[in-house]
Amino acid sequence: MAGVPNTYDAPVHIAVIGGTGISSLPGFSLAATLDIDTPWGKPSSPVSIVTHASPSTGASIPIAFISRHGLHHELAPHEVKNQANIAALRHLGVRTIIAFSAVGSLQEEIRPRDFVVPDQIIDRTKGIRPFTFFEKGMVGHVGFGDPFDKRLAEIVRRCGHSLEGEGVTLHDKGTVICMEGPQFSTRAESNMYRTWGGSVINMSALPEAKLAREAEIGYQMICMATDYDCWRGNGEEDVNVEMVMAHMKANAENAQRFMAAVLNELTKEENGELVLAKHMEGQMRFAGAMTKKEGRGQEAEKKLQWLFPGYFE
Ligand SMILES: CSC[C@H]1O[C@H](OP(=O)(O)O)[C@H](O)[C@@H]1O
Ligand SMILES: Nc1ncnc2[nH]cnc12
Repeated sequence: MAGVPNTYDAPVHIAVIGGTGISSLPGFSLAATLDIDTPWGKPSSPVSIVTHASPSTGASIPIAFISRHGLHHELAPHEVKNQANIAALRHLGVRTIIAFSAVGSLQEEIRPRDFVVPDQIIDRTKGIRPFTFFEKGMVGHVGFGDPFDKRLAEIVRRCGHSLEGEGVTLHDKGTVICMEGPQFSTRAESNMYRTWGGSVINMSALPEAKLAREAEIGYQMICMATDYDCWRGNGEEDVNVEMVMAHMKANAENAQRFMAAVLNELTKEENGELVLAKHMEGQMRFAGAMTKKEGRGQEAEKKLQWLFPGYFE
């Protein structure tokens, strides 16, 4: 964009990944648009840096933003540049990601336009998406028992509840089924996911959440229900794109207010430690260095040195 700087020198600790229907962060002032090249290629979109005034100090805090499906929704779920997105954000200094996702509801009580702060994921992707930074001669294993960051989730829940009564309904927990897509589920699959305890379904929680964990970044997804998938049957309309977009559009203002409330909270001085994910710092120095020096793939090692300067010397 003309006149907007294409560099940003200070570290950025907080990022938002926007999903379907959220391709920008309106209402914030744009400080820079960055065209970042990572060893895993370019991110889904240029990285926008917007600023937000901290409610506790008044300081102007930078927030990075990536549009998961590209600026014009040109990337299908299996084409999203997950490795490059997460690598670019970590390289900028990001240690906290809030990710938005439009989801189908698998439970009657989660109604279209309700928000869910999930705490679990079931992986139904098909192994066709690049899903790790640790491969090709650099083996690493990281814990994923709780795929979301519990402390971030607490903050997000508090913010969501503070908007209740103003048109926001929030469910505190839930299991996301992350399917491959891009086609929606069959009715048999949708019913099976319900028997598994699935709360909502999307096509993008993974590998995004896994890569964030590998990159030592605290990650929480905020889901917004847009449909009841296809499990209701009996003349109820099955999910379709029009339905998803209509609910996203109708509830965009609530999604923005939710996001603003979360950013308000995360930019408070008292949350500085949490935002820096100090509890995760250094975990990959050991968990990501299983491969002895003499067995390492050189290219893989170089890529990881870009991501984690100083870890794998
Ligand atoms: C347009 S419906 C399917 C699409 O919507 C969700 O996108 P996102 O998670 O990026 O908000 C879902 O995961 C699918 O990619
Ligand atoms: N029913 C559904 N299945 C998968 N992803 C979705 N995103 C929104 N609704 C969805």
